[in-house]
Amino acid sequence: MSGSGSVRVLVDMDGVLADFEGALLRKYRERYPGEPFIELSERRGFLARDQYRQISPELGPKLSSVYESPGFFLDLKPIPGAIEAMKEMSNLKNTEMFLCTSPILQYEHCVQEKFLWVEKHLGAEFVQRLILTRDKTIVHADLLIDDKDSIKGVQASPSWEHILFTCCHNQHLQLQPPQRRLQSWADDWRAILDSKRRPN
Ligand SMILES: Cc1cn([C@H]2C[C@H](O)[C@@H](COP(=O)(O)O)O2)c(=O)[nH]c1=O
Ligand SMILES: [Mg+2]
Repeated sequence: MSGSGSVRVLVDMDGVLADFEGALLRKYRERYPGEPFIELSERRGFLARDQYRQISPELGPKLSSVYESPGFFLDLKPIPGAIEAMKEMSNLKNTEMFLCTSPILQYEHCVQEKFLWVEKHLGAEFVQRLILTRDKTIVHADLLIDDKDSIKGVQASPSWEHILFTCCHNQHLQLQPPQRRLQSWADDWRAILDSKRRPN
């Protein structure tokens, strides 16, 4: 992997740097004020669309219409502490940090807006660190910080250790040791990075 003492970290965007779930609920309720909705404290499972479909099949497409709309991804608010953590992480010695995110399949607005979001909140130099992929298992790194509880792809044994970033949809999950969580950006992410550094 990275050289001795060095660590390479992949950081997810939606649910880790950008508040996808908060914006989705707020904009869904604005667009469909009469429809049932799920409080963030009641969210279960990575895909919000699947949980809404279980209430009623027509709610799935209504929910998707929200995050497929122009401006949705660009307008996402940063998760508290995320921007400061990324700037600090990118300045750490012996640390390679990349943003690694999966665009939705209706990519028309999402892909461009993810680049714009990074430039707007982190600055143009971070755009060079942005990796868009539907399969994170083929990206080589020591760590992947991601809110998705199960990350699968063609590589059955990815090189990275997945650190589960706490988000409304995964907060009730009991992790099996040695799986690790980062509760928020106020949690000790520096110690997690240090745990992967090999001695010089
Ligand atoms: C249907 C649905 C889609 N998403 C989207 C949001 C993101 O663009 C990707 C997840 O990307 P990540 O790199 O794994 O954060 O999927 C979602 O999060 N929830 C949904 O219900
Ligand atoms: Mg995510």
